[in-house]
Amino acid sequence: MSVRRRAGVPSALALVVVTVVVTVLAVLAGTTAGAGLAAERARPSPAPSGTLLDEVRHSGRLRVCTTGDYRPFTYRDPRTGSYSGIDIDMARDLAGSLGAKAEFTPTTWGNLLTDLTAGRCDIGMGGISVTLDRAREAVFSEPYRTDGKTPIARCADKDRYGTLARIDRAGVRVIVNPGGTNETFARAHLHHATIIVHRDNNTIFDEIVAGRADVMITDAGEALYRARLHPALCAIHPDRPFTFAEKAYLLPRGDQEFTNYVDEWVHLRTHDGTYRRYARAWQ
Ligand SMILES: O=C(O)C(=O)Cc1ccccc1
Repeated sequence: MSVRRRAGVPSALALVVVTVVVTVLAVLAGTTAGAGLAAERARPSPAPSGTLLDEVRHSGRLRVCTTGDYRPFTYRDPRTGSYSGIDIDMARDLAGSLGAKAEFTPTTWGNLLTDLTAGRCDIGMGGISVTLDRAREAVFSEPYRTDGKTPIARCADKDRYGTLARIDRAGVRVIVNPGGTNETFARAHLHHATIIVHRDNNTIFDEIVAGRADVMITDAGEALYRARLHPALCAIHPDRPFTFAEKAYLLPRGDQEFTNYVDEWVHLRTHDGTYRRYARAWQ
Protein backbone atom coordinates (compact mmCIF):
# COMPACT_ATOMS: atom_id res chain seq x y z
CA MET A 1 0.00 0.00 0.00
CA SER A 2 2.57 2.52 1.19
CA VAL A 3 4.69 1.64 -1.78
CA ARG A 4 1.77 2.36 -4.08
CA ARG A 5 0.99 5.69 -2.32
CA ARG A 6 4.61 6.78 -2.39
CA ALA A 7 4.82 5.84 -6.03
CA GLY A 8 1.51 7.56 -6.77
CA VAL A 9 2.51 11.07 -5.88
CA PRO A 10 5.72 11.22 -7.88
CA SER A 11 3.95 9.46 -10.79
CA ALA A 12 1.24 12.11 -10.95
CA LEU A 13 3.82 14.85 -10.75
CA ALA A 14 5.96 13.17 -13.37
CA LEU A 15 2.95 12.81 -15.63
CA VAL A 16 2.21 16.53 -15.43
CA VAL A 17 5.85 17.42 -16.06
CA VAL A 18 6.15 14.99 -18.98
CA THR A 19 2.90 16.26 -20.53
CA VAL A 20 4.06 19.88 -20.34
CA VAL A 21 7.47 19.08 -21.78
CA VAL A 22 6.02 16.97 -24.62
CA THR A 23 3.45 19.66 -25.48
CA VAL A 24 6.10 22.40 -25.54
CA LEU A 25 8.40 20.27 -27.70
CA ALA A 26 5.56 19.35 -30.02
CA VAL A 27 4.53 22.96 -30.49
CA LEU A 28 8.15 23.98 -31.11
CA ALA A 29 8.58 21.21 -33.63
CA GLY A 30 5.27 22.07 -35.28
CA THR A 31 3.98 18.55 -34.90
CA THR A 32 0.60 19.12 -33.28
CA ALA A 33 -2.23 17.72 -35.40
CA GLY A 34 -2.97 20.80 -37.57
CA ALA A 35 0.59 21.98 -37.87
CA GLY A 36 1.65 18.42 -38.67
CA LEU A 37 -0.33 18.34 -41.90
CA ALA A 38 1.00 21.73 -42.96
CA ALA A 39 4.52 20.59 -42.18
CA GLU A 40 3.94 17.42 -44.23
CA ARG A 41 2.89 19.47 -47.25
CA ALA A 42 5.67 22.00 -46.89
CA ARG A 43 8.46 19.48 -46.32
CA PRO A 44 10.95 19.75 -49.17
CA SER A 45 11.44 16.55 -51.15
CA PRO A 46 14.53 14.67 -50.10
CA ALA A 47 17.82 15.37 -51.78
CA PRO A 48 19.01 12.63 -54.11
CA SER A 49 20.46 9.83 -52.02
CA GLY A 50 21.35 7.26 -54.62
CA THR A 51 17.88 5.77 -54.84
CA LEU A 52 15.56 6.71 -57.69
CA LEU A 53 12.81 6.96 -55.12
CA ASP A 54 14.36 10.16 -53.75
CA GLU A 55 15.68 11.37 -57.10
CA VAL A 56 12.21 11.28 -58.66
CA ARG A 57 10.70 13.07 -55.66
CA HIS A 58 13.46 15.66 -55.68
CA SER A 59 13.47 16.34 -59.42
CA GLY A 60 9.71 16.04 -59.86
CA ARG A 61 10.28 13.90 -62.98
CA LEU A 62 9.68 10.22 -63.59
CA ARG A 63 11.37 9.27 -66.86
CA VAL A 64 9.38 6.47 -68.48
CA CYS A 65 10.70 4.46 -71.43
CA THR A 66 7.79 3.35 -73.59
CA THR A 67 7.44 2.13 -77.16
CA GLY A 68 4.20 3.98 -77.97
CA ASP A 69 3.17 1.25 -80.44
CA TYR A 70 1.36 -1.29 -78.36
CA ARG A 71 -2.28 -0.50 -77.81
CA PRO A 72 -4.08 -0.65 -75.45
CA PHE A 73 -1.00 -0.26 -73.22
CA THR A 74 1.03 2.50 -74.85
CA TYR A 75 0.27 4.62 -77.87
CA ARG A 76 2.01 7.69 -79.24
CA ASP A 77 -0.11 9.83 -81.53
CA PRO A 78 2.15 10.50 -84.53
CA ARG A 79 0.46 13.86 -85.21
CA THR A 80 0.55 15.34 -81.73
CA GLY A 81 3.29 13.25 -80.12
CA SER A 82 1.07 12.74 -77.08
CA TYR A 83 0.89 9.40 -75.30
CA SER A 84 -2.14 7.43 -74.18
CA GLY A 85 -2.96 3.92 -72.98
CA ILE A 86 -3.44 1.87 -69.85
CA ASP A 87 0.22 1.99 -68.89
CA ILE A 88 0.43 5.69 -69.72
CA ASP A 89 -2.35 6.25 -67.18
CA MET A 90 -0.49 3.98 -64.77
CA ALA A 91 2.76 5.91 -65.35
CA ARG A 92 1.02 9.18 -64.55
CA ASP A 93 -0.48 7.59 -61.45
CA LEU A 94 2.92 6.33 -60.27
CA ALA A 95 4.56 9.69 -60.93
CA GLY A 96 1.72 11.51 -59.15
CA SER A 97 2.12 9.28 -56.12
CA LEU A 98 5.71 10.56 -55.88
CA GLY A 99 4.75 14.19 -56.40
CA ALA A 100 6.31 14.03 -59.87
CA LYS A 101 5.27 14.23 -63.52
CA ALA A 102 5.73 11.37 -65.99
CA GLU A 103 8.02 12.18 -68.93
CA PHE A 104 7.86 9.70 -71.77
CA THR A 105 11.07 8.66 -73.49
CA PRO A 106 10.45 6.89 -76.79
CA THR A 107 12.10 3.51 -77.18
CA THR A 108 11.64 0.36 -79.27
CA TRP A 109 11.15 -3.26 -78.27
CA GLY A 110 14.71 -3.94 -79.38
CA ASN A 111 16.22 -1.02 -77.44
CA LEU A 112 14.08 -1.09 -74.31
CA LEU A 113 16.53 -3.02 -72.14
CA THR A 114 19.57 -1.01 -73.22
CA ASP A 115 17.77 2.31 -72.76
CA LEU A 116 16.84 1.31 -69.23
CA THR A 117 20.19 -0.13 -68.20
CA ALA A 118 22.00 2.88 -69.69
CA GLY A 119 19.95 5.11 -67.35
CA ARG A 120 18.04 6.92 -70.11
CA CYS A 121 14.88 6.35 -68.06
CA ASP A 122 13.83 5.36 -64.56
CA ILE A 123 11.31 2.71 -65.52
CA GLY A 124 10.05 0.86 -68.60
CA MET A 125 6.25 0.74 -68.98
CA GLY A 126 3.86 -0.29 -71.73
CA GLY A 127 2.72 -3.92 -71.88
CA ILE A 128 6.18 -5.32 -71.24
CA SER A 129 6.24 -9.10 -70.90
CA VAL A 130 8.31 -10.68 -68.18
CA THR A 131 11.07 -12.71 -69.81
CA LEU A 132 14.06 -14.40 -68.24
CA ASP A 133 16.33 -12.71 -70.79
CA ARG A 134 15.18 -9.33 -69.49
CA ALA A 135 15.18 -10.48 -65.86
CA ARG A 136 18.90 -11.26 -66.12
CA GLU A 137 19.68 -7.64 -67.05
CA ALA A 138 17.05 -5.68 -65.13
CA VAL A 139 14.39 -6.12 -62.45
CA PHE A 140 10.68 -6.70 -62.95
CA SER A 141 8.07 -5.24 -60.64
CA GLU A 142 5.30 -7.38 -59.32
CA PRO A 143 3.21 -8.37 -62.39
CA TYR A 144 -0.07 -6.58 -62.98
CA ARG A 145 -1.66 -8.77 -65.64
CA THR A 146 -1.37 -12.16 -67.34
CA ASP A 147 -1.39 -12.66 -71.08
CA GLY A 148 -0.21 -15.10 -73.73
CA LYS A 149 0.36 -15.51 -77.45
CA THR A 150 -2.68 -16.07 -79.62
CA PRO A 151 -3.26 -15.81 -83.39
CA ILE A 152 -5.18 -12.98 -85.00
CA ALA A 153 -6.23 -13.29 -88.65
CA ARG A 154 -8.91 -12.19 -91.08
CA CYS A 155 -12.22 -13.50 -89.71
CA ALA A 156 -12.77 -15.35 -92.99
CA ASP A 157 -9.63 -17.42 -92.17
CA LYS A 158 -10.22 -17.89 -88.52
CA ASP A 159 -10.69 -21.66 -88.73
CA ARG A 160 -7.44 -22.07 -90.69
CA TYR A 161 -4.99 -20.86 -88.04
CA GLY A 162 -6.14 -22.39 -84.77
CA THR A 163 -2.99 -24.38 -84.03
CA LEU A 164 0.73 -23.80 -84.46
CA ALA A 165 0.91 -26.80 -86.79
CA ARG A 166 -1.69 -25.21 -89.07
CA ILE A 167 0.06 -21.84 -89.01
CA ASP A 168 3.53 -23.27 -89.61
CA ARG A 169 2.95 -24.31 -93.22
CA ALA A 170 4.73 -23.28 -96.38
CA GLY A 171 2.88 -20.39 -97.97
CA VAL A 172 1.41 -18.98 -94.73
CA ARG A 173 2.64 -15.42 -94.18
CA VAL A 174 3.11 -14.65 -90.49
CA ILE A 175 3.75 -11.01 -89.74
CA VAL A 176 5.74 -9.90 -86.68
CA ASN A 177 6.86 -6.65 -85.09
CA PRO A 178 10.60 -6.81 -84.43
CA GLY A 179 12.59 -6.96 -81.21
CA GLY A 180 10.05 -8.23 -78.71
CA THR A 181 8.45 -11.44 -77.59
CA ASN A 182 6.35 -11.78 -80.78
CA GLU A 183 9.44 -12.10 -82.94
CA THR A 184 11.15 -14.39 -80.43
CA PHE A 185 8.08 -16.64 -80.37
CA ALA A 186 7.71 -16.74 -84.15
CA ARG A 187 11.40 -17.56 -84.70
CA ALA A 188 11.32 -20.29 -82.06
CA HIS A 189 8.17 -22.02 -83.31
CA LEU A 190 7.80 -21.39 -87.03
CA HIS A 191 10.08 -23.19 -89.47
CA HIS A 192 7.98 -23.51 -92.63
CA ALA A 193 5.79 -20.42 -92.67
CA THR A 194 7.18 -17.18 -94.09
CA ILE A 195 7.98 -14.62 -91.41
CA ILE A 196 7.44 -11.02 -92.49
CA VAL A 197 9.02 -8.42 -90.19
CA HIS A 198 6.99 -5.20 -90.15
CA ARG A 199 8.64 -2.34 -88.28
CA ASP A 200 5.56 -0.34 -87.34
CA ASN A 201 3.35 -2.19 -84.90
CA ASN A 202 0.71 0.51 -85.31
CA THR A 203 0.12 -0.39 -88.98
CA ILE A 204 0.87 -4.12 -88.82
CA PHE A 205 -2.81 -5.10 -88.59
CA ASP A 206 -3.65 -3.14 -91.75
CA GLU A 207 -1.26 -5.50 -93.56
CA ILE A 208 -3.43 -8.48 -92.60
CA VAL A 209 -6.66 -6.66 -93.48
CA ALA A 210 -5.15 -5.73 -96.89
CA GLY A 211 -4.13 -9.34 -97.52
CA ARG A 212 -0.38 -8.70 -97.56
CA ALA A 213 0.02 -11.04 -94.57
CA ASP A 214 -2.17 -13.84 -93.21
CA VAL A 215 -1.77 -14.06 -89.49
CA MET A 216 0.00 -12.49 -86.53
CA ILE A 217 0.71 -14.22 -83.25
CA THR A 218 0.56 -11.65 -80.49
CA ASP A 219 -0.58 -11.17 -76.93
CA ALA A 220 -4.24 -11.96 -76.35
CA GLY A 221 -4.86 -8.50 -74.88
CA GLU A 222 -3.60 -6.82 -78.04
CA ALA A 223 -5.37 -9.33 -80.32
CA LEU A 224 -8.72 -8.68 -78.64
CA TYR A 225 -8.22 -4.92 -78.71
CA ARG A 226 -7.19 -4.93 -82.38
CA ALA A 227 -10.07 -7.20 -83.38
CA ARG A 228 -12.41 -4.55 -81.96
CA LEU A 229 -10.62 -1.81 -83.94
CA HIS A 230 -10.54 -3.80 -87.18
CA PRO A 231 -13.86 -5.63 -87.66
CA ALA A 232 -12.36 -7.75 -90.48
CA LEU A 233 -9.95 -9.33 -87.97
CA CYS A 234 -10.68 -12.02 -85.38
CA ALA A 235 -8.66 -13.03 -82.34
CA ILE A 236 -8.46 -16.83 -82.45
CA HIS A 237 -8.92 -18.57 -79.06
CA PRO A 238 -7.61 -15.62 -76.96
CA ASP A 239 -8.95 -17.47 -73.91
CA ARG A 240 -6.59 -20.40 -74.63
CA PRO A 241 -3.30 -18.77 -75.61
CA PHE A 242 -0.24 -20.79 -76.70
CA THR A 243 1.89 -19.38 -73.89
CA PHE A 244 1.61 -18.00 -70.38
CA ALA A 245 3.06 -14.53 -69.92
CA GLU A 246 2.94 -11.80 -67.33
CA LYS A 247 3.07 -8.05 -67.80
CA ALA A 248 5.18 -6.04 -65.38
CA TYR A 249 7.23 -2.86 -65.20
CA LEU A 250 10.94 -2.91 -65.91
CA LEU A 251 13.25 -1.38 -63.32
CA PRO A 252 16.98 -0.88 -63.04
CA ARG A 253 18.96 -3.38 -60.99
CA GLY A 254 20.33 -2.60 -57.55
CA ASP A 255 17.76 -0.09 -56.27
CA GLN A 256 15.84 -1.95 -53.61
CA GLU A 257 14.01 1.12 -52.28
CA PHE A 258 12.62 2.04 -55.69
CA THR A 259 11.73 -1.59 -56.47
CA ASN A 260 9.94 -1.95 -53.13
CA TYR A 261 8.00 1.25 -53.73
CA VAL A 262 6.92 0.25 -57.26
CA ASP A 263 5.95 -3.22 -56.01
CA GLU A 264 3.80 -1.75 -53.24
CA TRP A 265 2.24 0.66 -55.71
CA VAL A 266 1.44 -2.14 -58.22
CA HIS A 267 0.02 -4.24 -55.41
CA LEU A 268 -2.25 -1.44 -54.21
CA ARG A 269 -3.35 -0.31 -57.66
CA THR A 270 -4.21 -3.84 -58.81
CA HIS A 271 -6.19 -4.50 -55.64
CA ASP A 272 -7.95 -1.16 -55.12
CA GLY A 273 -9.64 -1.15 -58.54
CA THR A 274 -7.46 1.58 -60.08
CA TYR A 275 -5.79 -0.64 -62.69
CA ARG A 276 -9.17 -2.13 -63.65
CA ARG A 277 -10.63 1.36 -64.04
CA TYR A 278 -7.79 2.45 -66.36
CA ALA A 279 -8.06 -0.82 -68.35
CA ARG A 280 -11.84 -0.51 -68.74
CA ALA A 281 -11.43 2.90 -70.33
CA TRP A 282 -9.42 1.21 -73.13
CA GLN A 283 -11.83 -1.66 -73.79
O1 LIG B 1 8.41 -7.84 -75.86
C1 LIG B 1 7.39 -7.71 -75.18
O2 LIG B 1 7.38 -7.57 -73.98
C2 LIG B 1 6.12 -7.70 -75.83
O3 LIG B 1 5.15 -8.15 -75.30
C3 LIG B 1 6.18 -7.13 -77.14
C4 LIG B 1 4.96 -6.94 -77.85
C5 LIG B 1 4.87 -5.83 -78.59
C6 LIG B 1 3.78 -5.61 -79.35
C7 LIG B 1 2.80 -6.54 -79.39
C8 LIG B 1 2.88 -7.67 -78.64
C9 LIG B 1 3.98 -7.89 -77.87
